[in-house]
Amino acid sequence: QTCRETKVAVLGAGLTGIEAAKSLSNAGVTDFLIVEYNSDIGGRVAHTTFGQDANGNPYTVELGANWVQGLGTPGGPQNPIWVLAQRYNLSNTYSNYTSIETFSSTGANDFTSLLNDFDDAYAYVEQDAGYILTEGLQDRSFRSGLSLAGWKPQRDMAAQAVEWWEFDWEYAYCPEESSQEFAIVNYNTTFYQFSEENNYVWDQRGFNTFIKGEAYTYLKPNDTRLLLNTVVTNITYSDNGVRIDNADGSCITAEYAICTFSLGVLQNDDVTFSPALPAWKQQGIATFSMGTYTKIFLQFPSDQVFWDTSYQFLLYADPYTRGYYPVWQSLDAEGFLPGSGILFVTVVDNESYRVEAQTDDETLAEVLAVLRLMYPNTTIPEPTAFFYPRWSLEPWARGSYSNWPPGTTLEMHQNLRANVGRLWFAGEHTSAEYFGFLQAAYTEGQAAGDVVAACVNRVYAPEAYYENLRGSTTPTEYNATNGWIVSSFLTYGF
Ligand SMILES: Cc1cc2nc3c(=O)[nH]c(=O)nc-3n(C[C@H](O)[C@H](O)[C@H](O)COP(=O)(O)OP(=O)(O)OC[C@H]3O[C@@H](n4cnc5c(N)ncnc54)[C@H](O)[C@@H]3O)c2cc1C
Repeated sequence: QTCRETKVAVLGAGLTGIEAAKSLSNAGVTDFLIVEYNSDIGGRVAHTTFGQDANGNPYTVELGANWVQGLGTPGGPQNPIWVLAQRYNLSNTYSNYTSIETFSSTGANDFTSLLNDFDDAYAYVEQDAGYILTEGLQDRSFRSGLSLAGWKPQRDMAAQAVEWWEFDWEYAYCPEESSQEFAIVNYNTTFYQFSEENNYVWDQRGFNTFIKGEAYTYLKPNDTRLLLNTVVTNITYSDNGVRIDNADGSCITAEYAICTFSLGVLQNDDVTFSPALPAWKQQGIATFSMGTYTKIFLQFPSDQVFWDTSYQFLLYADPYTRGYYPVWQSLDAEGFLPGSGILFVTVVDNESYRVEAQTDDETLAEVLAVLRLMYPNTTIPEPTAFFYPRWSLEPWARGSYSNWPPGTTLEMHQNLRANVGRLWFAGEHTSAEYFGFLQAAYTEGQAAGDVVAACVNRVYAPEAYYENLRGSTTPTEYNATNGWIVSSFLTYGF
């Protein structure tokens, strides 16, 4: 069979792939193909139409990425995603985390003072993480860090809800399953470097407008270099080139390729590699974690909205199960979609897998039962629309975003990043510092595009990898060779 030939195959048209191809294009490498499973650009920045407004027009809600996280301060570094959000005029509103009402199973119950207790413990965990990093010590779980700081929620379900709001809601994993050192690095490099603000994007064109905008700075309309609806099934790599085989029987041969498939896709063997990936690479892929974050949307008749729309957030502490429908967000609020009657609740990790396995009706019944506990003296109307995505079941995503498990070193992460032969890997999961965030995809896509463009132009610069791994990261290893691009001690945004 004759395969289509190209210099660089960019696998995936999420933010990483689009930025990688932009870097190639900027470096004068215009002979590339972008291969994408879905019918549109954007990957995990995905939206759907939901419910309808008073005129019968549907609303747009984001199923994946929703916030620009960390903006920037005057004179300080700007989050590149914030720069792009402004360039493409994305409608967004500051998320005010102090605009929160707390509930237990008997209704409204003010336990907001626990938020300060958690913050006190967190400050200790941060300092301790800095010590681990600068002294090259053994990492530990975020749970151990919190316990050592005196935060021990145990069976206090209000404290568990506060911990979930402060931690699981961001990392999509519980503190037991997360690294103390790298969770703190991840927070600092975004929120202390840029700023502590999170802006919620509610643009009715969809958040992916900025990724499309980026793509069409170098693609022409109907550009034949963008292959949508094309499912890669096998990647054959060597030191001489890469061959991509697709589900439709077509194939591509390339001098180089950049694989931007998610960690979940790599872990689930949705795509096979020939030859099998080396042991060090397989270890890197198997060791890191892919979290799942599920937003469950409800629309109620706009004249029967029963919650206090002056709050942005509602936090529910279930008496039995940690993480059981804990964080609710009202879009029926000034600055969002007033009059929409839209409320959504988020679950992560095991609760996500549980609701993904249920029918919509089963989940709706649970969600309404929780609302009846939160508002005991109120008649909760039937929602007019209900929807949630099942991220871990999507064969092109297999989860929402990556997380760093406890006790896993920077060398192990570098094995996740490193190339094999002429096949490069990039994605939010390959960012040692911004992992999970859009800025991870942006920086890693550009970096991979730059290095592959240099290769095409005959400056071959393979990534470092490690056959034998040790138990901790030495202070001198926090350098660009291992994907460490910015100090985690910056405080511009503080
Ligand atoms: C629910 C959720 C909430 C999030 N919230 C935020 C947030 O608020 N703020 C934030 O900064 N980040 C958030 N993120 C993370 C952010 O969306 C990701 O970091 C980013 O979009 C990852 O981009 P990527 O290009 O690395 O991967 P992807 O977007 O996954 O791109 C990879 C592309 O590869 C394609 N692909 C996969 N398999 C194949 C195949 N076999 N053949 C061909 N193509 C294939 C996929 O379709 C996809 O388009 C969230 C993500 C989710 C899912």
